[in-house]
Amino acid sequence: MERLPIALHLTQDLLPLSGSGTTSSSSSARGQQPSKVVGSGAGYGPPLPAEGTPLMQLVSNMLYVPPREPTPAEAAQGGYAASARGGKTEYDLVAVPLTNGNWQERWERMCTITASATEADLGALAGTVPTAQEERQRWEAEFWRSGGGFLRNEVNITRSEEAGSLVAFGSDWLELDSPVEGIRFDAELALRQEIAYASYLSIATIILPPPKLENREFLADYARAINGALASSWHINISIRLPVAEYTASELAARPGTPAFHAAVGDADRCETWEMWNTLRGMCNYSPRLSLTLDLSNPLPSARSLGRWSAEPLKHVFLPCSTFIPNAKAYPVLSKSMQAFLKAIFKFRPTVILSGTHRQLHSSGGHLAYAQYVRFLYRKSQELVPVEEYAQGYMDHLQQPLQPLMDNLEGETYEGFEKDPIKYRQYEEAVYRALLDRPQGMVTTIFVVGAGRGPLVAGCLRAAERAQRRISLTAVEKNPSAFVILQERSALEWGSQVKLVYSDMRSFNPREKADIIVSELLGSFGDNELSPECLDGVMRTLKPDGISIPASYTSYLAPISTSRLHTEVTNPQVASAATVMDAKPAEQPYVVMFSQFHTLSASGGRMGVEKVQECWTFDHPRPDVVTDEQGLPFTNHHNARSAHLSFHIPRAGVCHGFAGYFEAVLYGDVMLSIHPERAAGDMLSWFPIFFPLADPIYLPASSELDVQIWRLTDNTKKRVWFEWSAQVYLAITAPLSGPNGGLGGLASPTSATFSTSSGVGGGRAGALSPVLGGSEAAFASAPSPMLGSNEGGRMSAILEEGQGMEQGAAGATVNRIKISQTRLHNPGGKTSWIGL
Ligand SMILES: C[S@@+](CC[C@H](N)C(=O)[O-])C[C@H]1O[C@@H](n2cnc3c(N)ncnc32)[C@H](O)[C@@H]1O
Repeated sequence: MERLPIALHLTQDLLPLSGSGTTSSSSSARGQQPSKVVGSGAGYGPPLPAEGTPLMQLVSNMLYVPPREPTPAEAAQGGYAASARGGKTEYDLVAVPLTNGNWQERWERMCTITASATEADLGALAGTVPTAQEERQRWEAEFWRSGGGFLRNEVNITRSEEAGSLVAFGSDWLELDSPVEGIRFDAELALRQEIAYASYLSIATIILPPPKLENREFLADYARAINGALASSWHINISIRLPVAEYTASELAARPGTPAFHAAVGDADRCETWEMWNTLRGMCNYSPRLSLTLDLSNPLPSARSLGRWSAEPLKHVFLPCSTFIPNAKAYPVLSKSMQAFLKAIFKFRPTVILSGTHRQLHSSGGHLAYAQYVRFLYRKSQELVPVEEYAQGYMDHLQQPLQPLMDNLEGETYEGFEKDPIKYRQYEEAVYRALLDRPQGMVTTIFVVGAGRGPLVAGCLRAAERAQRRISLTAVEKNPSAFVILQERSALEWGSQVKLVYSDMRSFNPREKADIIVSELLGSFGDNELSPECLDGVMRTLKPDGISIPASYTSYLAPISTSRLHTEVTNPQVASAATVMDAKPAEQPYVVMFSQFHTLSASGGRMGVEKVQECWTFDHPRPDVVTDEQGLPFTNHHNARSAHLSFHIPRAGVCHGFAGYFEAVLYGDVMLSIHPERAAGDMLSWFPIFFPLADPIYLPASSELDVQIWRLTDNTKKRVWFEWSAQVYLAITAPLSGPNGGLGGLASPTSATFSTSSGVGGGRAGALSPVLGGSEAAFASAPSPMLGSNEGGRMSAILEEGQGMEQGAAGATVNRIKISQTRLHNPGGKTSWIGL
């Protein structure tokens, strides 16, 4: 089990003053004496005190316990107790502010006066003569803006030797979203200075304060500054410290429009903090170097609302000791909901930053009790079921789907399949039940097609034994290497019980036809490894009343949020200042064990739809296929499919793509399933499939997401591929008759285009065209990136004619307003296809 990183937060009052303890300090903080310097002969860099700088000593004291002399009792036992040997404490890192009050004081002196002059102020200033002090301040500020840096006593860290075990907090007073333009620009300069200094010190991550709710109109300014800061360094990671708690009603009231949105769509789980984060990371183009520090200072919101954070790039958790409650013995523990939340996010191994441990808020356990308790929770969260253990190394790892028809699989891949505890048991059960349904005394001919290294062959032999039926068994395989293993098993285990045929099943020509054809050619989406095409080619070898195991398989889809995988498929990875690696293509499906993701759909909604929806089914055998004289299909058009799905989206989120699953009926009620709501959970052979969206799409609360997916085929190129697209709608229920003739006051019920001129997040009802009234106006107040934003210039929304317009229950009409759509992904199989 990997150790969970825990950092100890040290506030300014616990830190030595910077520069104290080095050679030139005449008097240093807390009365430390100037230190002895290791200078001569130790290189030409700045001299380092023999015992390290005061900050190094402090950090070392926090992270390591020095060895001590054994007590007489320990010595008598003839050795050191473990505790006497020293070693690591509960902490792995120390989190400190990068700058101190001296810098804040100087910046405020320079900038809050000189930067705050608005045009009106300037008018008022026009006639006044600045004092000498004001002149000095302006000059000082301008000098700083021209490229000035920190003074030595303004920073807490001065040497890269100190930075190794540190997480740095950027200045928490920087207002990148200040309503005052000059302050915003000067705060951005200060941020760049902090980033440059942290980069110079080789600090890996800097944690920055969040945007403010009351300054939400300037969120875009904040986001632009962060994007610029990311671009200014090629390696530093920026983490935004966001409160996970939701805002109170009075805090929300500071933002016009939000309560109306609540009323209109009943989004009780709306999360303003997440909305801000979503705008920010979108404007930073999903930079892989931008992450989240979740601040758990306040009470947690509902579990449903918290779910959305599990799809985000969570790097740190800020956990103050005030969040802990005392248990019966006065030891610090966490509430049940906090425990559940932490256990859920521990799988991402965030660094937990504990703050205030020295404040003695709890009377038992001492200052280490908090870290010990967090470690205890982490250990409990790591008790994994076998499938989780198996999947550990694959979490959120995008893999190309296998192409067992076009490529020959490797031994390791077969070994992976063969570890599955469920699949072979289910196949054996299906064959067993099918044999029981055969008349006793008759020999049943079974072909195992695509036999691999033979596990299904062995399963058929066991099933026949159990069912007390005689079988004639043939194994067909086209992979020459796997065929060697089949020969070996035949020689060592099966003898004459099994006939081996080295052939593509589509050209296999047995003398006798089969009663049962057994195959496992299934992909994560069911048909995506071309099971339908392969089985089409071998069904001519099945007797007219013969059966196929599997009998059918069905594909399923659900919209998901997964910023981590989106980042991976859209952002080139920067390996160094000079090396940029390509991003993975966004328009192809991947096989992936999802970890940091969130399913956006829910069952219910206006149409009572499913959370995970069915796309299509393939049945075998299929008597209606037109075949040539060899019994092979003329074309592959009967294997083309399309699905039009409509999902209910209860809470706002961003869709990054679709998770695909399958279910197969092997025989009767013997099934295989990776459907997230129905799977047994311990099948290892298939991870879900991911159909990414090249551009994420925002889904407001109570919206409807229509998804189209096609399985297409082209006879000349001998390929199969998938294409996919989606549209987002708001469904509005309007009374049939109203003050403006119904439909919420729309002049014409057929179509409406409305535009907005409000700023990002402005979201004010009044900013929309006056043709809207009633409930449409309520939507106009929705603070969504699509509504109430000028991010994309003019935003238009089309009220659909006819389609989607329905009679609601109480004589109301339901209209659907389309608010966005994706492009068509992978048209013509241009990025990805499967070879026949
Ligand atoms: C997913 S593996 C399953 C292997 C084995 N039956 C198992 O369950 O472990 C599919 C196997 O089918 C074989 N295969 C795929 N297409 C085939 C074809 N057209 N003819 C013969 N074998 C095929 C592959 O080489 C591979 O060994």
